[in-house]
Amino acid sequence: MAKPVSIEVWNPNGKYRVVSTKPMPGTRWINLLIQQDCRVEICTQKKTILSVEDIIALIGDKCDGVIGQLTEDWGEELFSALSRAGGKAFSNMAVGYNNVDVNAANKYGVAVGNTPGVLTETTAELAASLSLAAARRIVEADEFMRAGLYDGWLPHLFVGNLLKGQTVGVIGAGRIGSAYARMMVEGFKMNLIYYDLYQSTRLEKFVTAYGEFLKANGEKPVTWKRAASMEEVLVEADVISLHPVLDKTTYHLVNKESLSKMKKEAILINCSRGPVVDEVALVEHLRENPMFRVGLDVFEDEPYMKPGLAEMKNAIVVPHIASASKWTREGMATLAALNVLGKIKGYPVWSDPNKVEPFLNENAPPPAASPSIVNAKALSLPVSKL
Ligand SMILES: NC(=O)C1=CN([C@@H]2O[C@H](COP(=O)(O)OP(=O)(O)OC[C@H]3O[C@@H](n4cnc5c(N)ncnc54)[C@H](O)[C@@H]3O)[C@@H](O)[C@H]2O)C=CC1
Ligand SMILES: O=C(O)C(=O)CO
Repeated sequence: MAKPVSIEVWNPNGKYRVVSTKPMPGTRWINLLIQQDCRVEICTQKKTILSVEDIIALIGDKCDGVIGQLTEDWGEELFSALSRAGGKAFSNMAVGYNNVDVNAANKYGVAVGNTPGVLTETTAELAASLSLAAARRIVEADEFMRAGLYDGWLPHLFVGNLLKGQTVGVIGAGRIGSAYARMMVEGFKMNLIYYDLYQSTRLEKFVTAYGEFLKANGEKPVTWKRAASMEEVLVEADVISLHPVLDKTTYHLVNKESLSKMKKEAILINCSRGPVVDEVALVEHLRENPMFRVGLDVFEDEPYMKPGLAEMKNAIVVPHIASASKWTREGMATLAALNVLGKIKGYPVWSDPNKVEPFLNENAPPPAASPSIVNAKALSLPVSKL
Protein backbone atom coordinates (compact mmCIF):
# COMPACT_ATOMS: atom_id res chain seq x y z
CA MET A 1 0.00 0.00 0.00
CA ALA A 2 1.32 3.48 -0.79
CA LYS A 3 2.31 5.80 2.04
CA PRO A 4 -0.45 8.23 3.10
CA VAL A 5 -0.24 11.22 0.76
CA SER A 6 0.05 14.84 1.92
CA ILE A 7 -3.18 16.81 1.79
CA GLU A 8 -4.60 20.26 2.47
CA VAL A 9 -8.07 20.27 4.08
CA TRP A 10 -10.80 22.89 3.65
CA ASN A 11 -13.98 22.92 5.74
CA PRO A 12 -13.03 19.91 7.92
CA ASN A 13 -16.57 19.47 9.26
CA GLY A 14 -18.24 19.26 5.86
CA LYS A 15 -20.69 16.39 5.40
CA TYR A 16 -19.42 15.19 2.00
CA ARG A 17 -15.77 14.32 1.45
CA VAL A 18 -14.48 15.47 -1.94
CA VAL A 19 -10.89 14.78 -2.92
CA SER A 20 -8.92 16.62 -5.59
CA THR A 21 -5.82 14.75 -6.70
CA LYS A 22 -4.09 18.08 -7.50
CA PRO A 23 -4.27 21.72 -6.41
CA MET A 24 -6.26 23.47 -9.15
CA PRO A 25 -6.22 27.15 -10.22
CA GLY A 26 -8.53 29.68 -8.52
CA THR A 27 -10.57 29.39 -5.35
CA ARG A 28 -14.11 29.51 -6.74
CA TRP A 29 -14.22 25.75 -7.14
CA ILE A 30 -13.27 25.27 -3.48
CA ASN A 31 -15.82 27.85 -2.29
CA LEU A 32 -18.62 26.31 -4.34
CA LEU A 33 -17.96 22.92 -2.74
CA ILE A 34 -17.64 24.34 0.77
CA GLN A 35 -20.91 26.29 0.41
CA GLN A 36 -22.65 22.97 -0.25
CA ASP A 37 -21.32 21.28 2.88
CA CYS A 38 -18.30 19.54 1.36
CA ARG A 39 -15.03 18.85 3.15
CA VAL A 40 -12.45 19.42 0.42
CA GLU A 41 -9.16 17.55 0.52
CA ILE A 42 -6.48 18.56 -1.96
CA CYS A 43 -3.46 16.37 -2.52
CA THR A 44 -0.32 18.50 -2.19
CA GLN A 45 2.20 15.72 -2.73
CA LYS A 46 5.19 16.93 -4.79
CA LYS A 47 4.89 14.27 -7.45
CA THR A 48 3.54 15.27 -10.83
CA ILE A 49 1.80 12.04 -11.78
CA LEU A 50 0.06 10.13 -9.00
CA SER A 51 0.01 6.34 -9.22
CA VAL A 52 -3.13 4.24 -8.82
CA GLU A 53 -1.84 3.28 -5.35
CA ASP A 54 -1.40 6.94 -4.37
CA ILE A 55 -4.98 7.66 -5.42
CA ILE A 56 -6.36 4.62 -3.59
CA ALA A 57 -4.66 5.94 -0.45
CA LEU A 58 -6.24 9.36 -1.08
CA ILE A 59 -9.71 7.87 -1.54
CA GLY A 60 -9.47 6.06 1.79
CA ASP A 61 -12.50 4.46 3.47
CA LYS A 62 -15.03 7.22 2.92
CA CYS A 63 -15.08 9.42 -0.14
CA ASP A 64 -18.07 10.92 -1.91
CA GLY A 65 -16.33 12.16 -5.02
CA VAL A 66 -12.97 12.74 -6.69
CA ILE A 67 -11.68 15.38 -9.08
CA GLY A 68 -8.82 13.82 -11.05
CA GLN A 69 -6.35 14.65 -13.79
CA LEU A 70 -5.75 13.42 -17.34
CA THR A 71 -2.39 11.94 -16.29
CA GLU A 72 -4.11 9.40 -14.04
CA ASP A 73 -5.25 5.93 -14.96
CA TRP A 74 -8.92 5.82 -13.99
CA GLY A 75 -9.96 2.21 -14.49
CA GLU A 76 -11.34 -0.80 -12.65
CA GLU A 77 -9.04 -0.43 -9.64
CA LEU A 78 -9.83 3.19 -8.91
CA PHE A 79 -13.55 3.01 -9.61
CA SER A 80 -13.92 -0.06 -7.40
CA ALA A 81 -11.95 1.73 -4.63
CA LEU A 82 -14.15 4.81 -4.97
CA SER A 83 -17.28 2.71 -4.94
CA ARG A 84 -16.13 0.84 -1.79
CA ALA A 85 -15.62 4.24 -0.15
CA GLY A 86 -19.24 5.15 -1.00
CA GLY A 87 -18.34 7.47 -3.88
CA LYS A 88 -20.51 7.86 -6.97
CA ALA A 89 -18.87 10.87 -8.61
CA PHE A 90 -15.65 11.46 -10.53
CA SER A 91 -14.65 14.28 -12.82
CA ASN A 92 -11.59 14.68 -14.99
CA MET A 93 -10.28 18.24 -15.02
CA ALA A 94 -10.11 17.98 -18.81
CA VAL A 95 -12.41 17.64 -21.78
CA GLY A 96 -10.54 14.58 -23.09
CA TYR A 97 -11.19 11.45 -21.06
CA ASN A 98 -9.18 8.77 -22.82
CA ASN A 99 -7.51 8.12 -19.43
CA VAL A 100 -10.88 6.98 -18.06
CA ASP A 101 -12.40 3.54 -18.53
CA VAL A 102 -16.02 4.62 -18.73
CA ASN A 103 -17.25 1.01 -18.81
CA ALA A 104 -15.57 0.40 -15.45
CA ALA A 105 -17.19 3.57 -14.08
CA ASN A 106 -20.59 2.37 -15.39
CA LYS A 107 -20.09 -0.98 -13.67
CA TYR A 108 -19.74 0.78 -10.32
CA GLY A 109 -22.41 3.39 -11.04
CA VAL A 110 -19.90 6.23 -10.92
CA ALA A 111 -20.73 9.37 -12.93
CA VAL A 112 -17.80 10.59 -15.05
CA GLY A 113 -17.55 14.32 -15.66
CA ASN A 114 -15.41 16.30 -18.12
CA THR A 115 -14.96 20.00 -18.87
CA PRO A 116 -16.01 20.89 -22.43
CA GLY A 117 -16.50 24.36 -23.84
CA VAL A 118 -14.36 26.32 -21.44
CA LEU A 119 -11.09 25.40 -23.18
CA THR A 120 -12.16 25.58 -26.82
CA GLU A 121 -10.75 28.99 -27.74
CA THR A 122 -7.66 28.71 -25.53
CA THR A 123 -6.66 25.40 -27.07
CA ALA A 124 -7.40 26.61 -30.60
CA GLU A 125 -5.25 29.70 -29.92
CA LEU A 126 -2.29 27.50 -29.03
CA ALA A 127 -2.78 25.43 -32.18
CA ALA A 128 -2.82 28.71 -34.14
CA SER A 129 0.31 29.89 -32.28
CA LEU A 130 2.15 26.68 -33.15
CA SER A 131 1.01 27.00 -36.77
CA LEU A 132 2.47 30.49 -37.00
CA ALA A 133 5.61 29.59 -35.09
CA ALA A 134 6.21 26.66 -37.43
CA ALA A 135 5.38 28.60 -40.62
CA ARG A 136 7.69 31.47 -39.70
CA ARG A 137 10.35 29.38 -37.92
CA ILE A 138 10.09 31.53 -34.80
CA VAL A 139 11.73 29.14 -32.36
CA GLU A 140 14.71 28.46 -34.63
CA ALA A 141 15.16 32.19 -35.21
CA ASP A 142 14.92 32.94 -31.48
CA GLU A 143 17.60 30.34 -30.71
CA PHE A 144 19.79 31.82 -33.46
CA MET A 145 19.53 35.32 -31.95
CA ARG A 146 20.27 34.13 -28.42
CA ALA A 147 23.28 32.18 -29.67
CA GLY A 148 24.74 35.48 -30.94
CA LEU A 149 24.73 34.25 -34.53
CA TYR A 150 22.88 37.18 -36.11
CA ASP A 151 25.34 39.39 -37.97
CA GLY A 152 23.01 41.15 -40.41
CA TRP A 153 19.93 40.88 -42.65
CA LEU A 154 20.18 38.33 -45.43
CA PRO A 155 17.74 37.51 -48.24
CA HIS A 156 17.66 33.83 -47.30
CA LEU A 157 17.64 34.11 -43.51
CA PHE A 158 14.86 31.98 -41.94
CA VAL A 159 12.59 32.07 -44.95
CA GLY A 160 9.31 30.36 -44.07
CA ASN A 161 5.79 29.89 -45.46
CA LEU A 162 3.15 32.55 -46.18
CA LEU A 163 -0.20 31.35 -44.87
CA LYS A 164 -2.47 33.70 -46.84
CA GLY A 165 -4.12 31.90 -49.73
CA GLN A 166 -2.83 28.50 -48.62
CA THR A 167 -5.05 25.68 -47.40
CA VAL A 168 -5.58 24.77 -43.77
CA GLY A 169 -6.64 21.19 -43.10
CA VAL A 170 -8.48 20.24 -39.94
CA ILE A 171 -8.89 16.64 -38.86
CA GLY A 172 -11.60 16.46 -36.21
CA ALA A 173 -13.71 19.58 -36.68
CA GLY A 174 -15.51 19.49 -33.34
CA ARG A 175 -15.44 22.35 -30.84
CA ILE A 176 -11.69 22.98 -30.88
CA GLY A 177 -11.04 22.01 -34.50
CA SER A 178 -13.80 24.37 -35.69
CA ALA A 179 -12.54 27.24 -33.50
CA TYR A 180 -9.03 26.73 -34.90
CA ALA A 181 -10.36 26.61 -38.47
CA ARG A 182 -12.22 29.91 -37.98
CA MET A 183 -9.08 31.57 -36.60
CA MET A 184 -6.93 30.44 -39.53
CA VAL A 185 -9.55 31.25 -42.18
CA GLU A 186 -10.48 34.67 -40.82
CA GLY A 187 -7.09 35.64 -39.46
CA PHE A 188 -4.94 34.54 -42.39
CA LYS A 189 -7.40 34.20 -45.27
CA MET A 190 -6.67 30.51 -45.68
CA ASN A 191 -8.96 28.12 -47.54
CA LEU A 192 -10.35 25.26 -45.48
CA ILE A 193 -10.50 21.53 -46.02
CA TYR A 194 -11.75 19.41 -43.12
CA TYR A 195 -12.35 15.80 -42.30
CA ASP A 196 -14.71 14.66 -39.56
CA LEU A 197 -17.20 11.86 -39.15
CA TYR A 198 -19.90 14.55 -38.95
CA GLN A 199 -20.64 17.58 -41.07
CA SER A 200 -19.85 20.92 -39.45
CA THR A 201 -22.59 23.07 -40.96
CA ARG A 202 -21.84 26.05 -38.71
CA LEU A 203 -18.21 26.06 -39.78
CA GLU A 204 -19.15 25.79 -43.45
CA LYS A 205 -21.62 28.69 -43.09
CA PHE A 206 -18.96 30.78 -41.39
CA VAL A 207 -16.43 30.29 -44.18
CA THR A 208 -19.07 30.93 -46.85
CA ALA A 209 -20.13 34.18 -45.16
CA TYR A 210 -16.54 35.32 -44.72
CA GLY A 211 -15.80 34.49 -48.37
CA GLU A 212 -18.78 36.62 -49.43
CA PHE A 213 -17.56 39.46 -47.23
CA LEU A 214 -14.12 39.33 -48.85
CA LYS A 215 -15.64 39.22 -52.33
CA ALA A 216 -17.84 42.21 -51.60
CA ASN A 217 -14.66 44.05 -50.64
CA GLY A 218 -12.91 43.20 -53.87
CA GLU A 219 -10.74 40.43 -52.36
CA LYS A 220 -10.38 36.81 -53.34
CA PRO A 221 -12.94 34.80 -51.36
CA VAL A 222 -11.86 31.99 -49.06
CA THR A 223 -13.32 28.54 -49.78
CA TRP A 224 -14.21 25.40 -47.82
CA LYS A 225 -14.44 21.72 -48.59
CA ARG A 226 -15.56 18.78 -46.50
CA ALA A 227 -13.21 15.95 -47.44
CA ALA A 228 -14.65 12.52 -48.07
CA SER A 229 -11.51 10.92 -46.64
CA MET A 230 -8.64 11.96 -44.42
CA GLU A 231 -6.30 11.31 -47.34
CA GLU A 232 -7.77 14.28 -49.25
CA VAL A 233 -6.80 16.57 -46.39
CA LEU A 234 -3.29 15.13 -46.21
CA VAL A 235 -2.74 15.62 -49.92
CA GLU A 236 -4.27 19.09 -50.30
CA ALA A 237 -3.50 21.00 -47.13
CA ASP A 238 -0.45 23.14 -46.42
CA VAL A 239 -1.10 23.24 -42.68
CA ILE A 240 -2.83 20.29 -40.99
CA SER A 241 -4.08 20.45 -37.43
CA LEU A 242 -5.28 17.41 -35.50
CA HIS A 243 -8.26 17.82 -33.15
CA PRO A 244 -10.07 14.47 -32.85
CA VAL A 245 -10.74 12.59 -29.64
CA LEU A 246 -8.27 9.77 -28.93
CA ASP A 247 -9.92 6.38 -29.35
CA LYS A 248 -9.34 3.17 -31.30
CA THR A 249 -10.25 4.91 -34.57
CA THR A 250 -7.74 7.73 -34.14
CA TYR A 251 -4.76 5.88 -32.63
CA HIS A 252 -1.80 6.45 -35.01
CA LEU A 253 -4.12 8.20 -37.46
CA VAL A 254 -0.97 9.95 -38.64
CA ASN A 255 1.61 7.28 -39.42
CA LYS A 256 4.39 6.58 -41.94
CA GLU A 257 1.91 6.12 -44.76
CA SER A 258 -0.14 9.22 -44.03
CA LEU A 259 2.98 11.35 -43.57
CA SER A 260 4.22 10.27 -46.99
CA LYS A 261 1.03 11.70 -48.55
CA MET A 262 1.56 15.19 -47.15
CA LYS A 263 3.31 17.95 -49.05
CA LYS A 264 7.08 18.07 -48.48
CA GLU A 265 6.76 21.58 -46.98
CA ALA A 266 3.57 20.95 -45.03
CA ILE A 267 3.11 21.85 -41.38
CA LEU A 268 1.54 19.38 -38.95
CA ILE A 269 0.10 20.51 -35.61
CA ASN A 270 -1.03 18.21 -32.82
CA CYS A 271 -2.91 19.66 -29.84
CA SER A 272 -5.17 16.61 -29.40
CA ARG A 273 -3.50 13.56 -27.85
CA GLY A 274 0.00 12.19 -28.47
CA PRO A 275 -0.96 8.69 -29.66
CA VAL A 276 -2.94 10.16 -32.57
CA VAL A 277 0.50 10.45 -34.19
CA ASP A 278 3.02 7.61 -34.61
CA GLU A 279 5.89 9.62 -33.15
CA VAL A 280 8.66 7.25 -34.30
CA ALA A 281 7.44 7.60 -37.89
CA LEU A 282 7.20 11.36 -37.39
CA VAL A 283 10.82 11.66 -36.25
CA GLU A 284 11.95 9.71 -39.30
CA HIS A 285 9.82 11.92 -41.57
CA LEU A 286 11.21 15.12 -40.01
CA ARG A 287 14.75 13.82 -40.51
CA GLU A 288 14.15 12.98 -44.17
CA ASN A 289 12.17 16.13 -44.96
CA PRO A 290 13.86 19.19 -43.46
CA MET A 291 11.25 21.57 -44.89
CA PHE A 292 8.39 19.66 -43.24
CA ARG A 293 7.59 21.23 -39.88
CA VAL A 294 5.66 20.15 -36.87
CA GLY A 295 4.22 21.83 -33.75
CA LEU A 296 3.45 19.45 -30.91
CA ASP A 297 1.70 20.10 -27.62
CA VAL A 298 1.18 16.40 -26.85
CA PHE A 299 3.39 13.30 -27.08
CA GLU A 300 2.88 9.62 -27.56
CA ASP A 301 4.62 8.63 -24.30
CA GLU A 302 3.91 11.83 -22.43
CA PRO A 303 5.81 13.30 -20.61
CA TYR A 304 8.60 11.74 -22.68
CA MET A 305 9.52 12.37 -26.29
CA LYS A 306 10.53 9.60 -28.67
CA PRO A 307 14.29 9.46 -29.30
CA GLY A 308 15.48 12.03 -31.80
CA LEU A 309 12.51 14.41 -31.59
CA ALA A 310 14.23 16.92 -29.31
CA GLU A 311 17.12 17.28 -31.77
CA MET A 312 14.93 18.09 -34.76
CA LYS A 313 15.16 21.77 -35.72
CA ASN A 314 11.93 21.45 -37.73
CA ALA A 315 9.93 20.50 -34.61
CA ILE A 316 8.46 22.88 -32.06
CA VAL A 317 7.58 21.14 -28.81
CA VAL A 318 5.66 22.51 -25.83
CA PRO A 319 4.56 20.67 -22.67
CA HIS A 320 0.79 20.10 -23.06
CA ILE A 321 -0.09 23.75 -22.40
CA ALA A 322 -2.84 24.22 -24.98
CA SER A 323 -5.52 24.89 -22.35
CA ALA A 324 -3.19 26.89 -20.13
CA SER A 325 -4.86 30.29 -19.86
CA LYS A 326 -5.87 31.47 -16.39
CA TRP A 327 -9.56 31.87 -17.30
CA THR A 328 -9.72 28.44 -18.86
CA ARG A 329 -7.89 26.57 -16.12
CA GLU A 330 -10.04 28.22 -13.43
CA GLY A 331 -13.12 27.40 -15.47
CA MET A 332 -12.04 23.77 -15.88
CA ALA A 333 -11.60 23.50 -12.10
CA THR A 334 -15.07 24.98 -11.57
CA LEU A 335 -16.75 22.65 -14.06
CA ALA A 336 -14.96 19.60 -12.63
CA ALA A 337 -16.00 20.52 -9.07
CA LEU A 338 -19.60 21.16 -10.14
CA ASN A 339 -19.77 17.82 -11.96
CA VAL A 340 -18.85 16.04 -8.73
CA LEU A 341 -21.04 18.26 -6.56
CA GLY A 342 -24.04 17.81 -8.84
CA LYS A 343 -23.90 14.04 -8.57
CA ILE A 344 -23.38 14.12 -4.80
CA LYS A 345 -26.40 16.42 -4.38
CA GLY A 346 -28.56 14.41 -6.79
CA TYR A 347 -28.87 17.28 -9.30
CA PRO A 348 -29.76 16.53 -12.92
CA VAL A 349 -27.24 16.75 -15.74
CA TRP A 350 -27.06 20.01 -17.76
CA SER A 351 -28.80 19.55 -21.10
CA ASP A 352 -26.10 21.05 -23.34
CA PRO A 353 -22.47 20.54 -22.32
CA ASN A 354 -21.44 22.90 -25.12
CA LYS A 355 -23.18 25.79 -23.38
CA VAL A 356 -21.54 25.95 -19.98
CA GLU A 357 -21.39 29.77 -19.59
CA PRO A 358 -23.99 29.90 -16.74
CA PHE A 359 -21.59 27.80 -14.60
CA LEU A 360 -18.73 30.21 -15.20
CA ASN A 361 -20.44 33.45 -14.19
CA GLU A 362 -18.69 34.48 -11.00
CA ASN A 363 -21.44 36.96 -10.10
CA ALA A 364 -24.26 34.45 -9.89
CA PRO A 365 -24.72 31.07 -8.25
CA PRO A 366 -24.27 28.23 -10.74
CA PRO A 367 -27.31 26.25 -11.96
CA ALA A 368 -28.23 23.24 -9.81
CA ALA A 369 -26.89 20.71 -12.34
CA SER A 370 -23.76 18.81 -13.30
CA PRO A 371 -22.34 20.66 -16.33
CA SER A 372 -21.10 17.60 -18.25
CA ILE A 373 -21.40 13.90 -17.38
CA VAL A 374 -20.22 11.69 -20.22
CA ASN A 375 -21.98 8.53 -19.02
CA ALA A 376 -25.26 10.22 -18.08
CA LYS A 377 -27.22 8.05 -20.53
CA ALA A 378 -25.59 4.80 -19.43
CA LEU A 379 -26.44 5.62 -15.81
CA SER A 380 -29.93 6.92 -16.74
CA LEU A 381 -29.27 10.20 -14.94
CA PRO A 382 -32.04 12.81 -15.23
CA VAL A 383 -31.46 15.77 -17.57
CA SER A 384 -31.96 19.35 -16.39
CA LYS A 385 -34.94 21.26 -17.78
CA LEU A 386 -33.31 24.64 -17.02
N1 LIG B 1 -3.68 19.72 -25.81
C1 LIG B 1 -4.58 20.08 -24.93
O1 LIG B 1 -4.30 20.68 -23.90
C2 LIG B 1 -6.00 19.76 -25.17
C3 LIG B 1 -6.36 18.66 -25.89
N2 LIG B 1 -7.68 18.38 -26.10
C4 LIG B 1 -8.02 17.20 -26.91
O2 LIG B 1 -8.84 17.64 -27.98
C5 LIG B 1 -9.89 16.71 -28.17
C6 LIG B 1 -11.06 17.35 -28.86
O3 LIG B 1 -11.74 18.24 -28.00
P1 LIG B 1 -13.11 18.93 -28.46
O4 LIG B 1 -12.94 19.66 -29.73
O5 LIG B 1 -13.63 19.68 -27.31
O6 LIG B 1 -13.98 17.63 -28.72
P2 LIG B 1 -15.18 17.42 -29.74
O7 LIG B 1 -15.84 16.15 -29.31
O8 LIG B 1 -15.99 18.66 -29.87
O9 LIG B 1 -14.42 17.18 -31.15
C7 LIG B 1 -13.81 15.99 -31.52
C8 LIG B 1 -14.15 15.73 -32.97
O10 LIG B 1 -13.41 14.61 -33.43
C9 LIG B 1 -14.23 13.94 -34.38
N3 LIG B 1 -13.73 12.59 -34.59
C10 LIG B 1 -13.88 11.49 -33.80
N4 LIG B 1 -13.31 10.41 -34.38
C11 LIG B 1 -12.79 10.84 -35.55
C12 LIG B 1 -12.09 10.22 -36.61
N5 LIG B 1 -11.80 8.91 -36.57
N6 LIG B 1 -11.71 10.96 -37.66
C13 LIG B 1 -11.99 12.28 -37.72
N7 LIG B 1 -12.68 12.93 -36.75
C14 LIG B 1 -13.07 12.22 -35.70
C15 LIG B 1 -15.61 13.98 -33.73
O11 LIG B 1 -16.63 13.71 -34.67
C16 LIG B 1 -15.64 15.39 -33.20
O12 LIG B 1 -16.20 16.31 -34.12
C17 LIG B 1 -10.18 16.20 -26.73
O13 LIG B 1 -10.79 14.94 -26.74
C18 LIG B 1 -8.81 16.17 -26.12
O14 LIG B 1 -8.22 14.90 -26.28
C19 LIG B 1 -8.66 19.17 -25.60
C20 LIG B 1 -8.36 20.27 -24.86
C21 LIG B 1 -7.00 20.66 -24.58
O1 LIG C 1 -8.79 19.07 -21.50
C1 LIG C 1 -8.00 18.31 -22.06
O2 LIG C 1 -8.37 17.31 -22.68
C2 LIG C 1 -6.56 18.57 -21.96
O3 LIG C 1 -5.79 18.02 -22.67
C3 LIG C 1 -6.08 19.54 -20.96
O4 LIG C 1 -6.19 20.77 -21.35
